[in-house]
Amino acid sequence: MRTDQPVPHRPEGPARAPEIVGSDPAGFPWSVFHDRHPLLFQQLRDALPYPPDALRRLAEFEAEAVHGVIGPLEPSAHDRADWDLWSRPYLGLPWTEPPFLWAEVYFYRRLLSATGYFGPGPMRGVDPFAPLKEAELLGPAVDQELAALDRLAGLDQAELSCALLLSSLWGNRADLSFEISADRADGPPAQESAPGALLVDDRAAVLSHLRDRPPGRVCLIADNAARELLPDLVLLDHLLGSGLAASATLYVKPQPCYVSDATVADTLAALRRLRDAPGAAGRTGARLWRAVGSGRLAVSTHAFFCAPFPFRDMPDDLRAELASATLTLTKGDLNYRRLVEDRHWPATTPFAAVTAAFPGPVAALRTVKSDVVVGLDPATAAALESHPGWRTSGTRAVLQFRP
Ligand SMILES: O=P(O)(O)OC[C@H]1O[C@](O)(CO)[C@@H](O)[C@@H]1O
Repeated sequence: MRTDQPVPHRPEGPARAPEIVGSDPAGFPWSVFHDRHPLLFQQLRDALPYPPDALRRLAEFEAEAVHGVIGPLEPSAHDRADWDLWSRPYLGLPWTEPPFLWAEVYFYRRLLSATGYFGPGPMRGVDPFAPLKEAELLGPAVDQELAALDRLAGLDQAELSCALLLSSLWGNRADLSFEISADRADGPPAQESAPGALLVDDRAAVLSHLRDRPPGRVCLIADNAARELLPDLVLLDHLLGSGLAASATLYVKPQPCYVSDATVADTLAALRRLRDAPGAAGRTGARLWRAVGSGRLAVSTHAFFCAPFPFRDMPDDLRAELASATLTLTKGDLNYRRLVEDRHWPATTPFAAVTAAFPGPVAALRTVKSDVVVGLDPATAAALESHPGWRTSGTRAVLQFRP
């Protein structure tokens, strides 16, 4: 990982809106640090039997993260040099003072240290979120969702492409961190078919972009494991099988973070779940298994995916990989925040302008769970103003494309 990422970021692109920070007690980031995180610590202690030193570290870090000020990584941390540089402006501040994106990423990095994930003890390499992700992957809701694939048999290729893009998009609602304290102030969860729930729908443009050129490599920057990753994998299988993509790369996180974010281990578990399912899901799983074996589907990761920066600051090796793709799909809220930068943009700011620094054509599939949104038409943006809480309730989504 480069350690020379500039903080603050390079002054390119459209005039910058202010970064989202957590210091407003009425704001969403504040509630993440003060309401959601205490529940998360409890959930972790309930999920695994931690030894005394890990319990002590978790308690100390909980006190720091909820009521204290930002401290450094432990001196022995393998990535201490990176984080020393990245955290220099923020050490000693309350957790809600730095940019929200930075603070959340660092929170999850520190949490891993507290559980002993990088330590010499028995919890080394143990994903603290694994019990939550596994329960979801093995649960009955997934059986039903996989069985639903049998009902897609009657669709033609175009209909199937549209349906699978949508199911990958709404799969992003299955987010375990979000479930901890989902804010339902904006009413009950919207159904996928609810009129107006999809605020921007660029599916047709995404598909004609793929159809209008020779099949190339499609990249998918994954978000959550289990119930989100399964429809992502099904979508990749479809793109490969329909000739819309010659090959695909699935990017996942190099280490556990954001509760349910997919790692390589989660990807392998999802592939096994698919392969072992009956019917169309099992056939999909078998094809994907072979695609991994033949190299048509690569599962990849990069340290940058757990670094506290927007995509415009990605290192050159990752930039070159994505630049050679026909299309990159970014999944979820966090990747959206990294794609458009976590700023108080007016909601009508053009998506193309704020994603101009991303290498190559890009489409964002995201349910809206945090403050930043761009690319809305003025009428949609105006109508939403009468729905307080729409930005964080997870009931709206965007599917946005920039060629
Ligand atoms: O899993 P997703 O879609 O990236 O959502 C993660 C979101 O959850 C939060 O961590 C808390 O809601 C957001 O800050 C973050 O963007």
